[in-house]
Amino acid sequence: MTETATHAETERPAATAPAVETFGLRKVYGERVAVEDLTLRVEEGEVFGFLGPNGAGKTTSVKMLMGLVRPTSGTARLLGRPLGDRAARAKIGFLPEMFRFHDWLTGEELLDIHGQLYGMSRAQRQRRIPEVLELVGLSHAARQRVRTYSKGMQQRIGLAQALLNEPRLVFLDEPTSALDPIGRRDVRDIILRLRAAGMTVFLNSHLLSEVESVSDRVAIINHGRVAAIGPMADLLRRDLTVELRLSAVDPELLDDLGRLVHIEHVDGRERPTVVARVPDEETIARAVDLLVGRGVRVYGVTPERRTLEQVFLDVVEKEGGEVR
Ligand SMILES: Nc1ncnc2c1ncn2[C@@H]1O[C@H](COP(=O)(O)OP(=O)(O)OP(=O)(O)O)[C@@H](O)[C@H]1O
Repeated sequence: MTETATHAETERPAATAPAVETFGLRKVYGERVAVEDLTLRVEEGEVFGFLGPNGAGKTTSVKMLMGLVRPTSGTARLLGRPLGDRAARAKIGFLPEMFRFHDWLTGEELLDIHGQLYGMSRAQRQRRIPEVLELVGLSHAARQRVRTYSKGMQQRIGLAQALLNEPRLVFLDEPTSALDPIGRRDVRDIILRLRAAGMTVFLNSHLLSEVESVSDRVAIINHGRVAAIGPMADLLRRDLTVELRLSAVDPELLDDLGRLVHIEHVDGRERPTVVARVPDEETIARAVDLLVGRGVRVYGVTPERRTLEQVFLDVVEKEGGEVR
C-alpha cells in the first residue's frame, strides 16, 4: 500500500474534501471478520474501481458506507461529512447489487416515488425523470410496467434511480451484471459521461476488463483489507515482463543483468531473446543502459502489456487468497 490517510485530513472543509475516506473500518459478525481494516481515499471526480475475490468484504464495506450496516470499529467520511449525515446523503446515489423494485409500477412511477423519497419537488421530478430515462436509454419504456422489462432494462432503471438526485457521488454495485455486451458498453459510456460531468463513481464490479476501461484508480481488497491501491496506469506497470532481443551476450554479463532483473529464460545464442521480469519501467531503461554500455546491440525491447486481471490474480494469489 502506498497511500495513507490521516485523521488531520478530515478537518478540511467539505468543498475540497475527498469523496470517500475510510479509517480502519472493521465489521465482525460473531466469529467472522467480514472487513478487517479498510483504509482508503477516493478523490472527487474520479472513477474508483473497488475489486476483490468473493467474500473479500466489498459488499459489507459498501453497506457500512451506505449506513445499512454499523461498523464494529473505525470511521469514514463521505463528501467530507461523517457517515449518516443527511445533507451528504442527499448528494449520494446508490445502485445496490441484485435489487428488487416494485415491479407493478411503470418506470416513470417508480422513479417518481424514489424522487419523493429523495425529497425532490414535483417540478424537480418532472424535469429530472425524463433526463435520467434518456441517459439510460429507457425513454421509450417510461410508461411500461417494470415487471415487463428485460433484466437489462431493470438494471438500467436501477441506474436511473441511482442518478435521479443528481448525486456528486454514486456507488454502483455490479451495474452491468445482467447486461449483454452492448448494454455493458452503454453503461461504460454512461459512467464516462458522469465523470465528464464531475461526478465521483465508486464502482464495484467483477468484470475486470470493464473496470480497467473506465477507472482512474483501483483498490484490490483481500481478506477485508486493501491489498493494492493506486492509479490504474501504475498498477498495470508493476511487475512487468519484458522481452529483449540482443546480439550475443557472455555469461558474465548475463549474471550482471540477472542482478538487475529477474531472468525467466534465454532463447538462442547468436541473437538471444531474454525474457525477464522487472519491477517497473525504470528498470527496463537501466537494463538497456547496462547492455549498451557493455557493447551489446539491442534489437528489440518489448514490454508485455499487463491486464488488470493479471494484476488482480498476482495480488490475490501472492497473499494466499482464494480466487473463485
Ligand atoms: N450478515 C452476515 N453475517 C455473517 N457473515 C457475513 C454477513 N455478511 C457477510 N458475511 C461474511 O463476511 C465475508 C465478506 O462478505 P461480503 O459479502 O462483504 O464479501 P464480498 O467481497 O462482497 O463478496 P462477493 O464478491 O461474493 O459479493 C464473507 O465471508 C461473508 O460470508
